[in-house]
Amino acid sequence: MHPFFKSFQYAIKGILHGVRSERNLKFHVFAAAVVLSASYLTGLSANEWMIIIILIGGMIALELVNTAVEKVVDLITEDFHPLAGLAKDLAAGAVLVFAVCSAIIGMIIFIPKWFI
Ligand SMILES: Nc1ncnc2c1ncn2[C@@H]1O[C@H](COP(=O)(O)OP(=O)(O)OP(=O)(O)O)[C@@H](O)[C@H]1O
Repeated sequence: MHPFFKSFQYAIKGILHGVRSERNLKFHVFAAAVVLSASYLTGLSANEWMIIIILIGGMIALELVNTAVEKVVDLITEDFHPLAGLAKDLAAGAVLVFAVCSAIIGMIIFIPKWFI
């Protein structure tokens, strides 16, 4: 198989493994389905759809990276180490920052359509 398609296959394997085994990723996929359904039912402009897709893709991609950081840290040490904890907390912090920004942007898009 061409190396490009092999890399693609590995990436799909990583995504499927993450979604099947990681609770947080399962939640993000569920949340994405809810947001996409709400977007469809509400009726969004092309620009709004693009923003929603960037936010959903970014959120899931960031959660995949967070999971990768957790796995690498666990591979390096299962003992308690302040740096191990810090690495996990920093990665989790990145997810939280993006999630809060996404929630605010979601409210900016949806609240005027639903309540105003
Ligand atoms: N080896 C370690 N040394 C020090 N602190 C750690 C270590 N492993 C985890 N921690 C701390 O415990 C927290 C939870 O880590 P853990 O690996 O259990 O993630 P988790 O709760 O399973 O996360 P998730 O719910 O995202 O899967 C980390 O954010 C970190 O603060």
